[in-house]
Amino acid sequence: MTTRIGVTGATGRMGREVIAAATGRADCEVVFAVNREPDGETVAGIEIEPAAEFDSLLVDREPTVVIDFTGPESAADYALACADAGVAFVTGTTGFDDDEFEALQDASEDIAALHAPNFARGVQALVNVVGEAVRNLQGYDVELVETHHNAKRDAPSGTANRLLEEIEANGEFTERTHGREGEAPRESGEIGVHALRAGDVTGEHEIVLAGNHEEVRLTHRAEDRGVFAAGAVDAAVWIAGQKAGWYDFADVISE
Ligand SMILES: NC(=O)C1=CN([C@@H]2O[C@H](COP(=O)(O)OP(=O)(O)OC[C@H]3O[C@@H](n4cnc5c(N)ncnc54)[C@H](OP(=O)(O)O)[C@@H]3O)[C@@H](O)[C@H]2O)C=CC1
Ligand SMILES: O=C(O)C1=N[C@H](C(=O)O)C[C@H](O)C1
Repeated sequence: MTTRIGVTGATGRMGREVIAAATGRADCEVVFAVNREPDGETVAGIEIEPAAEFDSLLVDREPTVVIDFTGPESAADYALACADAGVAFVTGTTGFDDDEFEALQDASEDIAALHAPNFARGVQALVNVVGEAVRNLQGYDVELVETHHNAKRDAPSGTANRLLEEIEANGEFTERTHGREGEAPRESGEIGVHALRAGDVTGEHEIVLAGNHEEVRLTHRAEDRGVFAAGAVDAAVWIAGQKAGWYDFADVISE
């Protein structure tokens, strides 16, 4: 069966990759792609249409699912519009505040909705192993360093926040220390969090666990945005068969 896909943020870094990934698959069709101010551009042969027409495109083109990589406010709005239209929603957008994230989750009462801060399979593996590493190395100092291109808006990255949740769930930590300067020595129980923004780095996450005259480093490095787009399209194909509810990328990979 063909999964009919609508794409938001179509001319963004990720939107372009998603269109390329979806048009390259025999089991997918991109039925519309929108951005805020289209200027007649096409991406992988798909005409970019105005985001102002999103609601009517949901009705006229009958997508099975919308894939969104935009910004937190627009992602929440797009999710609620999809909920009204009964269209499944997959988003990789990061940087949500509590209200925006709640709106996203509200949409999942009516439709299948999936959020993943990182659609690389290697990151999902990293999420799975980091908790075990922390459990095995209780009392070790933990620091997380993430590096991204200089146009990234949110810090720490969505992936870093997900990894931090996993670290905190598996050890005894008192606080996150964002960056470090001055005279104050490191307190035990801190998790150091460092966000680097430089050049065109696609995305790197490293967790350092140090103590007992040894250190362990767990690193994921995305070399190409295509890896995120491929995961998002896999998620879109998977979610087409799911009932209303809240899903994440682990659900896709586990099948
Ligand atoms: N989960 C994952 O695997 C990954 C997640 N991301 C996340 O995806 C998001 C987008 O990243 P990226 O593609 O690099 O960003 P870009 O800035 O390159 O693209 C964002 C796109 O979204 C559109 N957009 C932004 N704000 C709005 C709005 N309010 N309403 C409608 N459209 C909007 C932009 O349109 P316009 O051109 O009109 O401004 C643009 O087309 C970020 O949150 C990023 O962290 C990124 C990579 C992987
Ligand atoms: O903005 C990006 O580029 C990325 N954002 C995601 C995040 O915030 O974790 C995923 C990836 O690292 C690239």
